[in-house]
Order: sequence, then C-alpha cells, then structure tokens
Amino acid sequence: MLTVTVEKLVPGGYGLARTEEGAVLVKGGLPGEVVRGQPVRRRGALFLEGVEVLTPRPDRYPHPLPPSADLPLLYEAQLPLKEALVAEALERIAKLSFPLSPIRPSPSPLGYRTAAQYARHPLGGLAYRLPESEVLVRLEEDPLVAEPLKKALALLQTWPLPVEEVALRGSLLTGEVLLGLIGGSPEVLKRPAKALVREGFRGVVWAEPSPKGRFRGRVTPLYGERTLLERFGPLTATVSVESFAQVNPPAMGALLEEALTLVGGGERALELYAGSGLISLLLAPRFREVAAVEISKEAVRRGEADRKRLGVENVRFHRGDAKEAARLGAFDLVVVDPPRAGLSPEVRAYLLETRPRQILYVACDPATWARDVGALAKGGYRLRFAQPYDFFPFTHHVEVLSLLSL
Ligand SMILES: C[S@@+](CC[C@H](N)C(=O)[O-])C[C@H]1O[C@@H](n2cnc3c(N)ncnc32)[C@H](O)[C@@H]1O
Repeated sequence: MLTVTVEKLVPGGYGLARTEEGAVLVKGGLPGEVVRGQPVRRRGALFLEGVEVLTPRPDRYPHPLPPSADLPLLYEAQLPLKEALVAEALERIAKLSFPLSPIRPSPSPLGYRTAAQYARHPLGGLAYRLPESEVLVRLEEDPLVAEPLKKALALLQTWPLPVEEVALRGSLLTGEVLLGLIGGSPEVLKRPAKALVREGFRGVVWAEPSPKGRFRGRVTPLYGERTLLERFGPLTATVSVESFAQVNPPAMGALLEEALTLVGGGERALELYAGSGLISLLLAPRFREVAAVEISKEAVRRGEADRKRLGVENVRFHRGDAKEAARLGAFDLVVVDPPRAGLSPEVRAYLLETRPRQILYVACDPATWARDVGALAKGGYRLRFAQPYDFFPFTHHVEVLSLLSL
C-alpha cells in the first residue's frame, strides 16, 4: 500500500501525486487530500487503485452523487480546478503562456444534464455502471439530470423492460423526453414502446448493442417521434437520443453567444465535426456560403431539418469525415468542435495549408486542444481568446471556447 498527498487535478480526471518512484495517478482523491491505495503500473504509468481517502477536503460535496461524478466538491471549489487544468495544458503541452478568460460556470450546477444512459439491473430497476467496469450500482435517483429526465427515470424504475441499457434525451424547451432501448429484441419491445409513449415519452427507438459504441449499430424507431426541439441560446434545434447534442443546453447557449462576438464575416465559412450544425446555422447571415461536415447520418438529417425549419438557404451539410476537408477548398473561417481525440493530423495539415483567417476551436478535452493549438501556433497562428466553460459540473470535464487567427 502507498500513502500519498494529491497535488493537483490532471486531464482524465486523475489526481496527481509525487512519490520517489515518480508521478502516481489517483482516481477518487482530490487535490490536497491524503489517500492510500495499491500502486499498479499500467500502460507505462503508475496508478493508485482501491483508493481510501485518509484526510478528506472540508469542501467535499456532502450528498450522494452518481459514480461518474469524479469531482465531488462544493460547486465553487470545482471551478478553479477546472480553470487550472486548462491553463496548465496550454503551458505544458502547447508551451504557450496566455491569459485565459475566467471560467463560465454552468447556469445550473445540479439538474443540468438533458441526456443520460443507465444499465438495467438484473434484479429490476435501473443502475449505474461503474466507470471502466461491469459492476452495477442500483440507481435511487440522479441529482445531475434535468427535471424532465427525473420524471422519466421514476417511471422507468417500475418497468421490467428486457433490455441491456436505456438512454434518455430530454428537452428543457418542451419538457419532453425520448427513450432509447439498447439490447433485447425490437419485435418484443414494440408493444411496451407504444405503452411508454402513452405514459408520456415522446418517442422510443431500439438500438442494437455495438462494440463501437451506443447507437453505432442498427437503430430502429419503435413508436412516436424521433426528435425533440431544444433551445441552445440564440437558436432552437432538434435533438435526438441517437446522436450527439450537448447535454447542458443553457451552457452551450452561453458559449454560442460568446462565439458570435468573436468571429467576423466573409465569403466562405466551414464547420468541421458539426453535429447538427448549430454554429453553421448561426453563421449563415454573415457569410455567402457555409459548409458543415459531420460523420453521423442522423446528425446531418437533423441539421437539414433545422436548416429548412429556420429558412436558412446558404448552409450545406456534407456527410463525411473531417479529414477530407481539403476537397472543399479554402475558407475565411473554419470552426472545429472535435470529439476528445481533437483534430486528426489531416485536419491540422489542412488548416496549415489553406490558412483560414480565423479558426474558432471549441474543445471538450484540454490536452488534445492544447496539442492542436501548439501545432497551429507553430504554423503561424496566434491564440486570441480562450475561455473554459463548465458544461459538466461535478465531473472533471471542461469545455474550451477559443479563437486563433493569423
Ligand atoms: C463534440 S461533437 C460537436 C457537435 C456540434 N458542434 C454540437 O455542439 O452539437 C463532435 C461531433 O463530431 C462528429 N465526428 C466525430 N468524428 C468525426 C469525423 N472524423 N469527421 C466528422 N465528424 C466527426 C461526431 O459525430 C459529433 O457530432
């Protein structure tokens, strides 16, 4: 057993402590806490497992939270840790010293999530799956989910559905909820789906479990609607249970409003990793043409539906891989909002070759963001603005809104 003092929070949500054998990564210990656990070497790094906190921080959050909540501190204490995570990634990885704008807190620290997934417990009801494990913990309630999901959860707890997992997507705008049933048989689930829509769900889809991820296999609508309308600050857009949409719409709305103050206008704008193209639709009045590239068919379908509903004529969706952006030529502004892996080498090369005047980079992983910002800075771009946003209170996750220009 090893006893250490956690020094700081690092990307991935680990606490970092130093020992004579080098740095050790701790899950479950917060900066300032003395913890004890079993040191294990994995993938070339030292981890502490089976962690027991010997001296808890006085500002630890005193109420129950789901296992995914790896930052269980009073809300105000979470924000400086997240800010430091972004500042340090920029210094250590991008080798840039830049004054970050102060972190924007989430409009609601609790009850903010409009999407969630749970496993079915074999003894009935719903359960959390412990991170990186198969262990299930019975779900009593989830204080992180928004009001429409709370009601849906209470209802689902009492339904003996023959599935592996359920996924929920709610709307704060309409109060409605969509349900995804993962696993089991779509034929058997048709009747319960109809009954669940009668009980108040707006629609139910079935998805085949896939090793590639949720909703990456076959998806079949069972009953009711497939999308809901949600508000993201200046825009209303469709969301579904099957493809990506931000889970904290008011926080995303604040980011979108700020993003619009950062970018100019011009002839051509491109959004890569566009989802349903929220930013493209907002940029449409400022550019002659806007191209939005997204890999998910379902997200592109929603984007097209939103474009038509909003009467936007100059946004074109391209379903495909961002790494093929070179086919679309050069743009005045390129917006990127990639998954945690950050930009692919091809996208970095594309940006450095075609040299858009402005790059708006929305990031959900500070480490890969810093890597990409460092590469763009070496290629002649300057970081002009960077602000962390808290979309995920009580977790280590942090978004960054940033602008680079030549
Ligand atoms: C963080 S989300 C951002 C979506 C959008 N900006 C929003 O806020 O709703 C990343 C998006 O990138 C898409 N994506 C992932 N890999 C991609 C790739 N190689 N090429 C294009 N899109 C990709 C995902 O399907 C997802 O919609």
